[in-house]
Amino acid sequence: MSDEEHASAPHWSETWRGVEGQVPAGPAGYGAMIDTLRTFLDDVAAASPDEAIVAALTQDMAGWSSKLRPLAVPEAERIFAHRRDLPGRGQTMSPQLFIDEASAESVRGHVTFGDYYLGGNGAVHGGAIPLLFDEILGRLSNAGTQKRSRTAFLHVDFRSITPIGKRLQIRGWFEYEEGRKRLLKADLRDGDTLCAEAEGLFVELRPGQP
Ligand SMILES: CCCCC/C=C\C/C=C\C/C=C\C/C=C\CCCC(=O)SCCNC(=O)CCNC(=O)[C@H](O)C(C)(C)COP(=O)(O)OP(=O)(O)OC[C@H]1O[C@@H](n2cnc3c(N)ncnc32)[C@H](O)[C@@H]1OP(=O)(O)O
Repeated sequence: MSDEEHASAPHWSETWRGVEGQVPAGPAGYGAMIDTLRTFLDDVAAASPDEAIVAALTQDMAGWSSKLRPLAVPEAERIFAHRRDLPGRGQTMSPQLFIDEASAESVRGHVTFGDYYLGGNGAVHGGAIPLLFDEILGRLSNAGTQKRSRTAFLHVDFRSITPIGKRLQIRGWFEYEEGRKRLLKADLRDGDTLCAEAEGLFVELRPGQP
């Protein structure tokens, strides 16, 4: 999918875009490159390659690292994880989050954990699920305001196995705000089954606070 197709796909919410503000421009094809990297990581995780494939792949990857390293830029100029116009924000650390509906108070979307996120016995790794919750609640907490916040705590309850390779539904919402404190909640479901739920405290940063 091209970046333009990504940005105009029906899963992308104009409302969420509106509350998150401007996004940095990036080169054409960046979203497709990140999609390819995600697929690659799933393929690496699922495959049992022979020695020749391992050697060739290692060489190819080292070649690409050498090409990328001289292109490193300061954080503020980076594209990775800054493309909020793309599903998954143009990053591969947490699973690709597709937003279906969003406002400044709540958000609803879907996600599929690929093989890369396997913990064991077909279940998602217990560390990947908080990543997803921090992603959706962190974005919601910071949406529609210039007053940025950071996660003070993130409590996650694993209610049932979160399956690999299935399209899951995720929701996040504001519970309350009190001074600089914002309490948000989220849940992750496989159809009618509650997989996990989270409660996060986000604290608004003071001017100059990193
Ligand atoms: C990502 C950074 C934000 C940038 C956002 C920018 C743009 C937004 C747009 C898009 C974003 C895109 C993607 C975002 C995706 C994910 C976001 C993830 C966000 C994170 O993943 S970020 C990393 C993990 N995060 C940290 O690295 C925080 C380390 N930490 C600290 O930086 C401080 O700890 C801080 C600032 C949290 C508070 O420090 P502080 O000095 O400002 O405030 P203070 O301690 O006075 O607390 C004030 C009131 O909160 C209560 N309180 C505090 N902590 C509590 C706790 N744990 N439990 C219970 N209550 C607590 C106090 O009890 C008091 O309550 P009261 O006023 O009632 O007494």
